[in-house]
Amino acid sequence: MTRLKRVTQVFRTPGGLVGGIVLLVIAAIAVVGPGPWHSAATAIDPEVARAGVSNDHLLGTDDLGRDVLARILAATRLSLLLALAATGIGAVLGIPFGAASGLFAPRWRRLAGRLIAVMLAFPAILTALIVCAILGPGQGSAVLAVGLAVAPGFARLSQTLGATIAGSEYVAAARVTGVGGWRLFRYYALPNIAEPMIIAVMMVVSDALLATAALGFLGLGVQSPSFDWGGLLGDGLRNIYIAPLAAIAPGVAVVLTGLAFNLVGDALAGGSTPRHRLVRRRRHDPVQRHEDPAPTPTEPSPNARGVLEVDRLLVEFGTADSPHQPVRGVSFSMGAGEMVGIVGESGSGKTLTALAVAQLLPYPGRSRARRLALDGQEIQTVPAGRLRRLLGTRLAVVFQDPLSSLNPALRLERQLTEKILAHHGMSRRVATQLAVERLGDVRINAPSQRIRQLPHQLSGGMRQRVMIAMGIMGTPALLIADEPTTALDVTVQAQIIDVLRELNAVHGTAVLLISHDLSVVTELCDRVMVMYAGRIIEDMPRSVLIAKPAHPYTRALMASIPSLDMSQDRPLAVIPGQSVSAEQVQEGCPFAPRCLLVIDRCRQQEPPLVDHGAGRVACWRADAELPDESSRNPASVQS
Ligand SMILES: Nc1ncnc2c1ncn2[C@@H]1O[C@H](COP(=O)(O)OP(=O)(O)OP(=O)(O)O)[C@@H](O)[C@H]1O
Repeated sequence: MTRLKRVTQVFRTPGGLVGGIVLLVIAAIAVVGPGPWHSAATAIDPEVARAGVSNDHLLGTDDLGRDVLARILAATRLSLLLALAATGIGAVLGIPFGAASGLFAPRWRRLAGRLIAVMLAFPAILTALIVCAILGPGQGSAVLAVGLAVAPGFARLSQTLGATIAGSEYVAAARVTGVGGWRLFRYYALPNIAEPMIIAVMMVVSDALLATAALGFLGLGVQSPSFDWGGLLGDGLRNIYIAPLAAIAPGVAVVLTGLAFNLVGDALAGGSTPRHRLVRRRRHDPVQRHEDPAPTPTEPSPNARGVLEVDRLLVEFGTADSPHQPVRGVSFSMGAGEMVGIVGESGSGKTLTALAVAQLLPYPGRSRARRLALDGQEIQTVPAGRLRRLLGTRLAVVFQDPLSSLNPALRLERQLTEKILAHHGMSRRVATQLAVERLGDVRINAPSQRIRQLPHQLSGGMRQRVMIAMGIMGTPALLIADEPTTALDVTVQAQIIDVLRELNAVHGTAVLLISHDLSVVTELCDRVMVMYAGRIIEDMPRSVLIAKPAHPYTRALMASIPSLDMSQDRPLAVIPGQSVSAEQVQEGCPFAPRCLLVIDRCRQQEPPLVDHGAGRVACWRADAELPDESSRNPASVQS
């Protein structure tokens, strides 16, 4: 999509549209210039001084009888030019300094950071006033003063962005290949900060407009006979009780223009977020529309229409030329109130599958699927507003690290009630009551006292339960819990499992539990899906999986679970070989190099996920007998 098309897309938001129209009108007036209004704006006529609204003077006249509307229109060009020039000076001084300092050696970077911080500590208007006082009144000094005042803001933003880029893997790779200095700045830093900077410029123009108008108002900016909106405001204020419009109208012009810049900047910022990019990509990328995302067309589509339907989900990183697909055509569905587990080794794609469902993939990750439906509604095509509401009310996600998922600065009450206040229109009192009830549901003692605490005042297990309580504040049809017990000790793990079980029984919420711990998953879930190298390789009811796992990988996983009745002399089983990530998948079954049942076909052809007994399995040798020793313990070969 071209940049122009992306900009027009942004103006499809209501705020962007209103701001865009206002800006276009103001820009047109500025382009026309003071010409058409010049005589009415400057002609002195004491006979009509301070006249009210009339057909001849729509906004009345000032104390010399000059038409107020004509003066405002005539001042548009100069007011805008002053603001744009000041922003330009700020950007030219601040952006290169900040961006370059992000790439400096650490010592110089720290020094530059301190310098920027000191400059930022000074209020911008104070800086502008001091510079103006030193240089003397006049529009040139006003522009320079405001430019210097806004420069540190630009520097700080570009420094932060530059530092992020400096820490990126691609800059490290460029440095390794000998790229440095100016080329690093020109080709690696600047292009990557351009977009957020354009948005920042839009926002700063609005501040600069206000600041130059303020200097004009104080008599430090544009000097007579020229005039800008700030000057008009100052003149009008002298007679505000006799001719109020002469003061109000230029003020409205400043506020309206500033607001329009902000609205457009805001719409641009919204349009540049990864979420927008994903939606745009999905709807407009012709390759994606026609391409079959599934690497294995024979995979059965999930047919049960339920809480969640995922059909041939694919998650992709990297560029279009060299994509990397950590999730490769995952299909499953979940019925209402069902408890399903996803297990697999680290890097098998469990978390990315969940994040794609929740539309939370980190940028630049993108997903596509034949169908991705929550509560029967296709997530990929539902308009953004409805999608937010759908995900906000029907889906809850609990992550592994609750401390980083909870806002450290907000009390639990605020965090628990936020979602419900936004989506359910409940009063704060009722929402707080519900929050206390939910904290009780997840077995937090003294919930009405706890609700007034901050996250750091709770233990790890409590924080995890608070996250679950937060998830069930609405009426979620599905709760995704990604490794919710991993960082917790065994007792607290058991409590969390109990809470999830109770939540399912009492509220009927379906639970998708992600874990690398097969024992946790088989304890809680009705059905278990095993992932390997970005695909589901086995999907079975729990009882079948425990009694007779079909895939050799699942069999090895089951054998590696320690149990109380196993001999203490016997070493714990391990699965031979190294886990394979989706990037490393070549021809054939990704598990083939580690499989005890491997045959030639496994090395040549990746098996599709097909119906198998009570579930589905992706294996050419499902249920085949394992060799002697390993049939008792398939993972013992390497133990
Ligand atoms: N932000 C990212 N950018 C690029 N690739 C990524 C990113 N996040 C994940 N991946 C790739 O996707 C693979 C699967 O990641 P995912 O987080 O889904 O694994 P997982 O099965 O949940 O493992 P774990 O249990 O360790 O969290 C990773 O091995 C990595 O190669």
